[in-house]
Amino acid sequence: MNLTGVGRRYGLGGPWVLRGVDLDLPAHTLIRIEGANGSGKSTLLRLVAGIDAPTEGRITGRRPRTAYVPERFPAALPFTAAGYLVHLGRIHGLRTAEATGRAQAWLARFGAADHARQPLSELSKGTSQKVAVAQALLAEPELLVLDEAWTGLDTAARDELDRGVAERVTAGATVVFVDHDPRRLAGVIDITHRVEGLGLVPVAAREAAYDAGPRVRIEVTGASGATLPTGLPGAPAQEPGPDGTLRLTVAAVHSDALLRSLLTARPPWHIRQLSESAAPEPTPRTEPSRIP
Ligand SMILES: Nc1ncnc2c1ncn2[C@@H]1O[C@H](COP(=O)(O)OP(=O)(O)OP(=O)(O)O)[C@@H](O)[C@H]1O
Repeated sequence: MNLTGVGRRYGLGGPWVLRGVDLDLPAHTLIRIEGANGSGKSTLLRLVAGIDAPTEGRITGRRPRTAYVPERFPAALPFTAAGYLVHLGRIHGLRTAEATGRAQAWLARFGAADHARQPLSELSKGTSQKVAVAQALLAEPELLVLDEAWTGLDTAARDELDRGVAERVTAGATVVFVDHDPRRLAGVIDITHRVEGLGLVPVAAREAAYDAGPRVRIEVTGASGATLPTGLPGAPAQEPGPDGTLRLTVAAVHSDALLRSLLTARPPWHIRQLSESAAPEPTPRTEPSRIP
């Protein structure tokens, strides 16, 4: 799906919020949208999610199966947490049993299993937000749009959402997100755009890669002659490790999925050592002055 020359204004003759926006949404891609307060980020996400239509311009191509987490979750709906998730799952085309299983699994992943039977209107802000992100992930969408979805989540749930996003991208989805934390998913973002003026400008890869997030180092050995499976989560960097091991380095959000892939490979790989490694050094933005 592509946005071409898209513009949006609210009301007849209201000021333009966005104009001339071109945006590609390739599969397998994590896209960050940044910009100043009130610059039009949420407006853009609503257009991408199909919640809102452009005033001018075109959105072309097949609309992928889309899930959206709005900036504010409508908590006044007459459902329990699990009931809402199952309902949404069914809207996304899941059978009831499948939707129920996924609802339980996602509530558990976000540490909210105990709230499954509670009415949405009685949930705390943080738990409502867990339900809001669970409804989007449970659908396994091809396009996932997250507007400040981490806000209000506790640290463990924020990390879980990072992993959920990484899993979606590995599975081939496009994820577009806005978050006030500049370090959010740093190191795994493929493309960053900034809303500036009325348009969208690409942020240089060098700048976007700055401060790439934490990494995990995994030293593995395989059966003799075994080669690593292809398409491993997070496309880990490979180098020889100590004692005949192979050292894989991957962004921390991909480490659980990578471990799962290694342990379930046929034949399985053995994990010899697991350690956190510091984020890569930021790329210097200016050349160091030469010593005469
Ligand atoms: N439904 C609406 N009706 C009228 N004006 C709107 C509406 N939604 C947004 N706007 C206006 O559009 C502009 C961009 O708002 P938007 O929420 O898209 O920006 P944002 O970058 O997401 O802001 P923030 O960082 O504060 O969340 C603002 O001037 C806002 O007042």
